[in-house]
Amino acid sequence: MTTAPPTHALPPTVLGYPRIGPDREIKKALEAHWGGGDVAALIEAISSHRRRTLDHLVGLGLEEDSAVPADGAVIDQVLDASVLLGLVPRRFRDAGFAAVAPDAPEGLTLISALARGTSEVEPLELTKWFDTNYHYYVPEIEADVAFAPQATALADRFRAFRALAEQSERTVGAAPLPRPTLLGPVSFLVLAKSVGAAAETSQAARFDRLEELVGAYAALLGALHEAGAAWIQLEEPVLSSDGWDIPREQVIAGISSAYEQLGRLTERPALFVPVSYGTAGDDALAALGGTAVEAVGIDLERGALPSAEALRPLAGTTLAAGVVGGLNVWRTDVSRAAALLDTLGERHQGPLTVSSSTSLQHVPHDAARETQLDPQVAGWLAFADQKVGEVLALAGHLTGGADALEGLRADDAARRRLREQHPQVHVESVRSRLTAVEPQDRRRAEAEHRRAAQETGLGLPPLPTTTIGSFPQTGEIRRIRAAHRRGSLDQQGYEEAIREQIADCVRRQEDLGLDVLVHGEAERNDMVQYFAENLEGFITTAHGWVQSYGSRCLRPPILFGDVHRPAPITVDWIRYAASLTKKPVKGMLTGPVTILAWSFVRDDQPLADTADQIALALRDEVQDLQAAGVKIIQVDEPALRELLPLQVAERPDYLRWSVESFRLSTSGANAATQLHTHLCYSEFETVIDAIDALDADVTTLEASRSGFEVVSALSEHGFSRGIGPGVWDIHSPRVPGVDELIDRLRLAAEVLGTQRVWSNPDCGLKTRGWEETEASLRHLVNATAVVRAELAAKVPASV
Ligand SMILES: Nc1nc2c(c(=O)[nH]1)N[C@@H](CNc1ccc(C(=O)N[C@@H](CCC(=O)N[C@@H](CCC(=O)N[C@@H](CCC(=O)O)C(=O)O)C(=O)O)C(=O)O)cc1)CN2
Ligand code: MET
Ligand SMILES: [Zn+2]
Repeated sequence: MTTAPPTHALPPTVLGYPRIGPDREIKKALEAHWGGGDVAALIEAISSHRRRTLDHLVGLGLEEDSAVPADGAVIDQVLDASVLLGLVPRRFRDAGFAAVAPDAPEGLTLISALARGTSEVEPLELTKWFDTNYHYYVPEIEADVAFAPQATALADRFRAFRALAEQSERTVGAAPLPRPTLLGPVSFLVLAKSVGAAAETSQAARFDRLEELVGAYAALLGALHEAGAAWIQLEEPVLSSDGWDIPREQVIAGISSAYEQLGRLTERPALFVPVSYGTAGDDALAALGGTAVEAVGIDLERGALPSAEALRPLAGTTLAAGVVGGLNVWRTDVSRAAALLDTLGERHQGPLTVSSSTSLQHVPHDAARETQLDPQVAGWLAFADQKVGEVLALAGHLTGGADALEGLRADDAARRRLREQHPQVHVESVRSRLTAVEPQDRRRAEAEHRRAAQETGLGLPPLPTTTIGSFPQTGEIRRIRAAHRRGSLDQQGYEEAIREQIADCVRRQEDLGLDVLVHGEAERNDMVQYFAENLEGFITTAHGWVQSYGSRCLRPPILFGDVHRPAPITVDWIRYAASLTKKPVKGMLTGPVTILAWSFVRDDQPLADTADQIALALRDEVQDLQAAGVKIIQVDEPALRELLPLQVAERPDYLRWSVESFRLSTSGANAATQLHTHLCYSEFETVIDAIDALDADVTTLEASRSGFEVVSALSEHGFSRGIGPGVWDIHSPRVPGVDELIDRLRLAAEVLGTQRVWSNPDCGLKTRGWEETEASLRHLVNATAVVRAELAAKVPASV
């Protein structure tokens, strides 16, 4: 086997760094550009963000050549790979777009169009990235669209990074070489989808394009070599899971052939292939070991430690041990990590280095900025910057022998003891309440009995119209919240201002003629952060922004202790909304699984127990709402599908505890209280049994983006509960026509039964403006009236 020998070893490193900027500079620059600002300002922001990142990471100690990852993606690493590979879908080509350099002005125009669509062209689909709250843009593989690798552009990008590194104040003498990062060819294809005629024959046929794609990667590697890159990181995260539509054996064979081909190139950088988001699998290690790949990375946060036998094929290859977790915000247990490194040192016959388990894009920048936190809890945290320090400290353990970590170990152990003893980490009343939970606490009355009780109590028309909860989060609402946060609006002034917003929202819904109203969620910055702020056991951050998709960011709460509810949270707002109308107003809560999924969660007890603690807090809220006279309560679980384990074998256990936890939160409701749930962002087909097992009276789901397929899937399943398949996609500003809504409602009523179907959009309206919201809802109400009249004409009135 001919190998291009690496010019130097792979130093300790992190796989990636947050790309949105410590003060969301890139988010703001993107939104300014999308709002009509000059592209030059965006290019300047990107460049200064890159300079700052290089400088900062070198300053944190990543001083060696190839230690700093150079992630060139402005919005998303998958979209970046698409553009570098010149993969521009047919519909964009027809609209005048062509393959261009991603970092040039035309490249940023192309990236924006692919991510956001244009007036003529629909954007790329957004999908969840593994089991995180990050979303990537799905590449589209079409039979008649070839790859057009932007090799010069990638080389230019590398040179630009290098030049920025050389300008750094931190570097004395030669600046360290950055290490370009790119999604690998096998993962690129697995995460992509076929569209057009090819998709109708077989989705899996896209994998036939691997050899051609590897040719495109070869061109990129050649150009990087010429530009002087010593290493390239080619990520293959799909190797950690088996739930893909491409069979595992085929994926593994693809790895062998792709990296054999790339390894054979003589003019190339050394290849570093990390496998994140779980165990790489012995088959994957063997396949990579059979090629000339110079370094392989394994995830020891989520993944298991490989055996000596599994490591044998990697003899001579550098192993990057991902002992510093990229998916959590806790300080690394250095004793445990050092022990893992020791074991690997015994088992692996080759160089060993240290890395993060994943890119650090999923955690905030810097825990030191959180100065408002309980100092003890703050001392348990490690965000991206702290994790870089941990990687370097653990690398010191490899080179410096047994005492290198001594001081750190003692400090770490002391913090861990304090954590175990912290009064909010173990709250006896929460624990004993959970121990006392009986199976019947997770059961409601028979569904048929409930249906009858609710019919009498609510008296709703067929195809009741409703919305999913949130209404437009206007600039005014955000200003009210910001003023309250800053203290320039006192509590009373704040409550009055939010009440006005609620009153306005209720009035508009009455004018539209909707049947079941909501309060509009004006008091919520986010459906998870809001509850975290009102429950014990969580902290929330001031600067802990993490990218969710595109320019959109979130500040995930940190669940560190036993969860309980010090006081009712939503009851006063809902009671106020209900006082303004004779129509029923839905209570609106976020479910336990979603609060868990969209927070950083403690790692010292099973997730199922943490979920149940949240469920008990929500159970109290459900019962308080009910006592306040609220007859319909919605408990959202949009993330139920997201936490579904990537390994098929682990799914049944997850589905059992997640469903049970939801039921613990809802089963305090009486038969006459109608319980709704809402799910979105999902392929539901794999979890229909679980949705049924939630035992909600009514389920609203996202259906319009998947072409309403879920409606037939539900019907085949024999789903017999209330169901609101969302009839329009709220993720786009487009106002749906009355006719298309009529078609969808007719179809739903026909396939699922008139008695069961609800009429609603497919998610909350918080990202929309009022104008399009009112126009769309007016169409919904009109379309519903038409279909109701048709149904009434068909069915003779019963006597
Ligand atoms: N937790 C969660 N996960 C989820 C979703 C979700 O809704 N919640 N939906 C999916 C993802 N979709 C998303 C949809 C929208 C946004 C979004 O709009 N995010 C906002 C921020 C939301 C927020 O927390 N807003 C706060 C803070 C706003 C802010 O930026 N404040 C300024 C200061 C403003 C001032 O003082 O004037 C600041 O902090 O710098 C508020 O409104 O109160 C954004 O990026 O712009 C994010 C994800 C899946 N995962
Ligand atoms: C991401 S699901 C959103 C549900 C929430 N009730 C809303 O309407 O915004
Ligand atoms: Zn939703």
